[in-house]
Amino acid sequence: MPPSKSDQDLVREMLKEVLAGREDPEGFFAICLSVLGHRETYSVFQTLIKPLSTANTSVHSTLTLIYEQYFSKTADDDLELALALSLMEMEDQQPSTQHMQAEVRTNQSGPFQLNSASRSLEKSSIKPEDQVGRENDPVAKPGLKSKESPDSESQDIAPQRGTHDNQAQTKQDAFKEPQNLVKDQTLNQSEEPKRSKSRRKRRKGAASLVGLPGSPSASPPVLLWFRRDLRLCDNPALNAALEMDAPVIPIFIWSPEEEEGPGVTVAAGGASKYWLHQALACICTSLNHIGSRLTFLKADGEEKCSLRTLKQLVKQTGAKTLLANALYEPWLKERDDMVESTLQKEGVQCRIFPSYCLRDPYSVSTVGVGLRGIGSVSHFMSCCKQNPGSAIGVPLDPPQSLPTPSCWPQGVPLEALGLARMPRRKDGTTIDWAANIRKSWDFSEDGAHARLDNFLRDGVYRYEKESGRADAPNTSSLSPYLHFGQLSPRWLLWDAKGARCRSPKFQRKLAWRDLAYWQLTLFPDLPWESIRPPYKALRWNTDRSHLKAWQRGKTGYPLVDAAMRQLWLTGWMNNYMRHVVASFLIAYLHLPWQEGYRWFQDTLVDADVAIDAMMWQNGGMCGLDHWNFVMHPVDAALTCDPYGHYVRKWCPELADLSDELIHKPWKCPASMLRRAKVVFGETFPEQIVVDLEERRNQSLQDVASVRKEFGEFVDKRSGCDLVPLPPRLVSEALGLSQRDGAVGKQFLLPVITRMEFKYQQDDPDAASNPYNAVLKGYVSRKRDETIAFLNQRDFTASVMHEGAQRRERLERDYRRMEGLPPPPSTQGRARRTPTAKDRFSIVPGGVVTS
Ligand SMILES: Cc1cc2nc3c(=O)[nH]c(=O)nc-3n(C[C@H](O)[C@H](O)[C@H](O)COP(=O)(O)OP(=O)(O)OC[C@H]3O[C@@H](n4cnc5c(N)ncnc54)[C@H](O)[C@@H]3O)c2cc1C
Repeated sequence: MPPSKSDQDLVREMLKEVLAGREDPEGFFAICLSVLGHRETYSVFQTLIKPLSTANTSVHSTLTLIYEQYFSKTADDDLELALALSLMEMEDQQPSTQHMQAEVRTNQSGPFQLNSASRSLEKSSIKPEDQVGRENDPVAKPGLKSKESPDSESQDIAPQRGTHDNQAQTKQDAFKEPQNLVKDQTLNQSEEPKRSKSRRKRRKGAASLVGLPGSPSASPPVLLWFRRDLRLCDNPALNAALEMDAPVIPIFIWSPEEEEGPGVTVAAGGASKYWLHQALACICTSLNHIGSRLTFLKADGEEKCSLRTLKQLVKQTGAKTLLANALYEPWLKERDDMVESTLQKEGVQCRIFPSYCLRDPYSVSTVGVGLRGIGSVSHFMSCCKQNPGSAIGVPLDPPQSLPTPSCWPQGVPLEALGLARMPRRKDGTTIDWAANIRKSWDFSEDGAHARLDNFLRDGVYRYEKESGRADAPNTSSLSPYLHFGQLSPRWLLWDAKGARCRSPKFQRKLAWRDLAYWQLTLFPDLPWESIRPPYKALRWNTDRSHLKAWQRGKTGYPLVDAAMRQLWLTGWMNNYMRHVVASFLIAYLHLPWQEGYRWFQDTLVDADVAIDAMMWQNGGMCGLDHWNFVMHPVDAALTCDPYGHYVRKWCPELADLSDELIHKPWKCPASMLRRAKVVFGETFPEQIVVDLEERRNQSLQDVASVRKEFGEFVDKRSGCDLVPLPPRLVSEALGLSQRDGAVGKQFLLPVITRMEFKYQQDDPDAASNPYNAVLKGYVSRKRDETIAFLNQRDFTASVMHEGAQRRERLERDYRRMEGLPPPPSTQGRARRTPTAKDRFSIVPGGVVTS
């Protein structure tokens, strides 16, 4: 939208202030960004300052310089990201309908290929301008036995499937529903508009793609196989089906054994299956609205495989084409390859479209980048940048109708898939463990779009600095929708890049997602086997009661307990809290990461084998990019819950403790505990481990001893852990083709290793270790807090102001070093610094960092 006249007038007024010397150029530019917005400033700023080119050349050139510096940086950042993710064709503006349709047609030659015209057009846009309790099946399989800060992105041995249902009763008793749960801002569906604007907007254009409802065509039908792509918007397989000009039969096959793969992956945990059930019901309704229907099938019988079900379906319907969107778990890819080759032999054409990730993980290569830093998101992005894959194209419109077959195949009712089956008590009543999950989410595709719109309107402004806050909805909460494909990453990236406030950190998260899938394709046993060999032998705690306490939110550490209860009740917690509870499980309880992984897989609504496994491996010290930090269960609160709101919400029994002590109730004087009615062991659990220091030291020593025992996996020179390279990477590194594969030898690669581990190796006496990975909590600067919570419009202005201050500081330091006189003081700074009384600066203990 072009800037309004009044906004432009305001800017002109401010320009006079600059000329009068009452406002400095930096401040003025910041105000422009704030008033006009990013894109508009880019397009009109130079016109606005044009009169100065004659009236005051020096101010004009200063402003031009500021403008150029600001936008060239943004352009570079954008370009880097775009290149890395192969997004050369992204455009700020919604492309015209014709353009998009041309796009879809050109996609015929291969998924997502763009014609050259659209490529050049769009290139210009880069310019600135139980779960294991929740699971129903109580039968367990035989037991098997990082870099950026979490904010940035940086056993009991036997697996315990079936615990959710089995424990449902006790869990329900364990967690009293906090009174204000339903009002949870983050998760309350009722506050969201029923249909997102952006989706409606895009819906307009799709007319010429529309098939005729109920008009049986003579062509054989097309089978459209829905999997984790439960959406109408931007669904390449669905669009390709429309292009076939034949009746379309949408199907969904439930085949739990195939999903699970060869190890203990808990691919479909209780909460996840529950979400799937709801999402299937929603997509079914959406298909009904466009005159079609979804046929549910169960892969059972003797072979229990999708291939058999598909073969029967082909026979029954006479279909000659099968279309689907790709899945990347190695065992599912293998299944799909098998389906493709078998059906093809039987005369059925199969086409699989990439859309689950921005980048097909099987196409990512390290050529030209090398292996140094592998596992980190920066390394991954360099690989994508160096070896760009095919362009991902623009999001596709949803169809308005689908051609139907003359007769439908016979399926089973959705309920028969058993995805949302609830356990029963002895008296026959149902234990509805999902009641709170239902209250917390809108499971539909529209719900996904509404949440995205809300986030881009609001949370994204705080994301860059405040995504760690547990007490405020500062992240998108889109993970379950992304996981089940109710929202495509391409659509998300498109909207995020088009939003008024672009958050590079947010956009990078999609690269993290792709990184996880790449890792899973390289290490198919990622979900159950430690990547760093020595850590497989770590001595873990076998105290099952500790695991139970962690799972139930009864560790006696309020922050950990609040997060684990939120997880149980809503199926979700934010990234920062996932780091807190993971660190607690591993570094302080000494429980194996696999236990955490499996619990998450069973209780998270966004449980994702690739992401979950990568993150737990990193947290469990054995991943490629193991965390170089440990979150402290009390200190972390300073960052994520400084006033105790989050703990009060999920642990209401502590609600009356003071802000200063709510995260460490054991430090409360007896009188305060009495007043707040807190009785340890009765109303709130005792701490299950008390001496955190001692637990950490023990953990360090355990690591040192396995690194010593398996010295062949430690690089003598650098002290880094060594990881056996997967064959695909070896072939790439040696320039061999996959087929050559003639590498019989094992290659070991040094990977980033925590300093405290390296030091401990040389000097096993933990007491003298100068490195300590435990993160101290931090409080965002007053500025960040204020802009984030009080005045979003001033965000950019404040950032600019901050930038100007930094430059001044550098200039001062430089002059001091050079023995030059201090620079003349600038007058008229943008007056946007918050006052000292700003309530967001007050934190427990009165600490304010600056
Ligand atoms: C121990 C642990 C386990 C995790 N398990 C899962 C899991 O099973 N499923 C899952 O989706 N995420 C997982 N994450 C990553 C992250 O915590 C969630 O994606 C995020 O909290 C979801 O909330 P959001 O949608 O508001 O995220 P936002 O911050 O708004 O991010 C947007 C999207 O980016 C992706 N993303 C964000 N962070 C990461 C990350 N670190 N790695 C990969 N992709 C990321 C997600 O798809 C997310 O929806 C895990 C993190 C940790 C520390």
